[in-house]
Amino acid sequence: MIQLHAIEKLYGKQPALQQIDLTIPKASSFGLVGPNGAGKSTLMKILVGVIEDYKGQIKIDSAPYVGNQTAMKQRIGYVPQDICLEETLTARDNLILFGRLYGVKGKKLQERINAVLELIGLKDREKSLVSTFSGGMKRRLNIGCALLHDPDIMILDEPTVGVDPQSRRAIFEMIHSFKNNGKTVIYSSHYMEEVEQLCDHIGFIDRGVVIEQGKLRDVLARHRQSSIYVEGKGISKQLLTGFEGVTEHEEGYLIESQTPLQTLEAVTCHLAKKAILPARLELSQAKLEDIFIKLTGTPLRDNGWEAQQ
Ligand SMILES: Nc1ncnc2c1ncn2[C@@H]1O[C@H](COP(=O)(O)OP(=O)(O)OP(=O)(O)O)[C@@H](O)[C@H]1O
Repeated sequence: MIQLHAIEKLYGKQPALQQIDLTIPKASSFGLVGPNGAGKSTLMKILVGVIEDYKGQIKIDSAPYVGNQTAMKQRIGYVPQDICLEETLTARDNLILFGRLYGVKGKKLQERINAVLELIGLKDREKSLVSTFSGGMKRRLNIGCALLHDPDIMILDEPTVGVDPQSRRAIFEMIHSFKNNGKTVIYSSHYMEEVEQLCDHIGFIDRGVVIEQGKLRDVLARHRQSSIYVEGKGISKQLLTGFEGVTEHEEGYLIESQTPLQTLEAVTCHLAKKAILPARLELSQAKLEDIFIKLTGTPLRDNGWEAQQ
């Protein structure tokens, strides 16, 4: 388990992180979610020891993190937001370079490189120069470089920005297999759909402050507001006056409800009594992104995840 307590970081006089308390359970896939500039990268850099001038305490499996960072760093694989590869070398030579940086040598290094090449799906391109790779292939190799020392904690800072759908799928499979082997994944993103798909725990961060955290399903249950959407000829706000929380939406109306199935039944009966057949009558649930916006008033992304597909 990773525990962060009262973490604070200033850039000059500007606070980037304020009183961060986070618990990341062992063998979880933890999504650190927030808009651009929220503080995700700063927090990750603190965790991997790139940033050392911060306040607060970190514990990994109850042991204080500061003081024995070298030993701890051996347990962490870090994939930074910016791709860090030597373009004039082949994929295998890049892996050799990074393996040595992590202190992996000899037969062990060759074994790890073969395993990692399989995992990242680049075995058939191991002898190609990185300069000939697509953005997605470079991302996968970048992730592979962080896995050579066989860490049990993997920290990935927005690893799917600008990658093709095939590489995104490969990255997701890699993360699943890492987690299925009992390892911990910390994954930052401002793409909510990815986080809902990949992570079992989340932390919302906004303007350097953690505003919500916990099991994904508990966070959803705490904040998810269900609605009934109804649309059709003869359906008006006036017709729905007996229901609370009615708002206009698209071509029809949304009725907010804590008991959506009962409300759905009530709406069906009400319309049947008026002999109105709706064109659409459906249950709709707020997504993680809607919850984030509700909690902060801040949109999560500046461009759509779907736009990258
Ligand atoms: N080296 C730095 N010097 C000064 N300010 C910085 C530095 N790095 C980050 N910041 C500022 O700290 C805040 C948090 O930045 P950070 O990169 O941690 O956010 P982020 O959530 O990772 O954003 P993004 O999704 O855009 O990477 C931002 O206001 C940013 O401008």
